[in-house]
Amino acid sequence: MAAPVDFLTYVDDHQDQFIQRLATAVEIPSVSGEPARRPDVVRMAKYLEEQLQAYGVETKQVDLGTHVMDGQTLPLPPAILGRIGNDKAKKTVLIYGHFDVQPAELSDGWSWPPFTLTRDEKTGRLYGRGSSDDKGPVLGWVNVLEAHHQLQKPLPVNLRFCFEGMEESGSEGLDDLILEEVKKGKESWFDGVDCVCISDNYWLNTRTPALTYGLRGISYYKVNIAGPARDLHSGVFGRMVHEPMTDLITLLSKLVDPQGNILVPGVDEMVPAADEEEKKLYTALDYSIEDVELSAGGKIALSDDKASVLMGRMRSPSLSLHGIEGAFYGAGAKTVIPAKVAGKFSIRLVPPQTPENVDPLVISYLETEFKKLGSKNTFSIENLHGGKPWVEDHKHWSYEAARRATEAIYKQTPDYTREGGSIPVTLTFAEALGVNVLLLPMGRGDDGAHSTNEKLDISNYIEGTKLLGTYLYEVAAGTKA
Ligand SMILES: C[C@H](N)C(=O)N[C@@H](Cc1c[nH]cn1)C(=O)O
Ligand SMILES: [Zn+2]
Ligand SMILES: [Zn+2]
Repeated sequence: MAAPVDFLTYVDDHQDQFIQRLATAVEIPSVSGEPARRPDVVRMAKYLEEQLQAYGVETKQVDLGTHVMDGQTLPLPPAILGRIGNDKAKKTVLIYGHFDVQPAELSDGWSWPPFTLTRDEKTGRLYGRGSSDDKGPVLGWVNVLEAHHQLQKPLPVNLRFCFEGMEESGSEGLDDLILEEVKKGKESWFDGVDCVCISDNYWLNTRTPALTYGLRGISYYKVNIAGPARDLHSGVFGRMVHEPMTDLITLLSKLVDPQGNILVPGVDEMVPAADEEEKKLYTALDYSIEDVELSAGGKIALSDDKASVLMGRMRSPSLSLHGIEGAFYGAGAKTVIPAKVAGKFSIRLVPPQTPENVDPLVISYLETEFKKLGSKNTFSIENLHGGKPWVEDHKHWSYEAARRATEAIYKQTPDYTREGGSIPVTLTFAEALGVNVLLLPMGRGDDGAHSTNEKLDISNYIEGTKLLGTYLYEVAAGTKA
């Protein structure tokens, strides 16, 4: 069933209002990873809840309790549940998204203030933190609701919503909410859900819409090394004491080599190699080494072979070093020996890897390597958060509906991709509800999620809103078989 023309026309006619909605959301710096920004995440939850209510959605804020971050006990931002429609003759689609964002500072190298949506008329792009990940897509659903509400049109399906404010920090508390909710049976806000749709990733390139049927999992670690009681003068103490930073850099250098091979014994080895048949899937995708270089902003691809680069992201684990807390990083040439440093790194996981089978390998390897240093500093390792990988059946009717919707809006057949990023709750939805989960991305491969100058093209926001709405009509038209 094609989406009605008046819905599509409404979206075209209300572009400016939709962009203003995104601008208001980007203004709220809802960074879940920074304790001082926690009230902004709560403010963003309220804004989103009011938007849903304005278009007839019944909502509920769920208190997720507290958690510890950087040694502080903090209240978790509430999750927002929503529901609209209860027609037994219609299918029920559960929409998930997140309203928190990654940190961003102008001094990181942004060309514009990250929490102001900046419209570039020449390129048709909207710059701002969260524009693509994930405020644009979440508000795309709100735009669909607004259009139906204003046109007094019934939605083609019943909708349920689950929006969270901790996705960028490990989705703390959400698994428990889902499992508790599912236990309520008929009383559950998820009762009767036929499929889940998530718009929280990106096309592979800048040209071809995608449907995504896999995500990598993640295990995030913090290695702490401490020694002296305070920062020391390197002229006074250099070569007299064990330096925490030297120990840490030595350990970090033993985790991954410059070609991306993971050096922790047993981790890469857990994943079976791709056979020739599987490699063909990657060769067939509309992607080139230039696409990687364009989205990375540098000619730095690990190989000239497209299939091997794509497999690196979609079906191999990767280990990335993220940062060092406590290290001197300012301007000038401070001659300090930092007293206490913490290295942060994460491993993206693919089946059959899970945090449970990978964490012990990482922890015991680093403990052994630290002992080999013969250092008198202290060593500890923490796991900050984890999530399992997920792979879905992409022949399901929900994927078929999304394919038809993509062909209707973009006049193109979508790429079928596995995403290198992680959305920890995806597998929980799949397992707890026992239904198919579809990832239906709105943004392009060069959006720069998590990076400086994150953007969403206006055309992706507007056509993406049409795509989300059209998908609901195609779900209504398809079979449940
Ligand atoms: C793919 C999704 N939009 C995303 O960016 N997920 C994050 C989740 C995460 C896990 N730890 C911190 N954030 C990601 O893949 O990094
Ligand atoms: Zn993200
Ligand atoms: Zn996201």
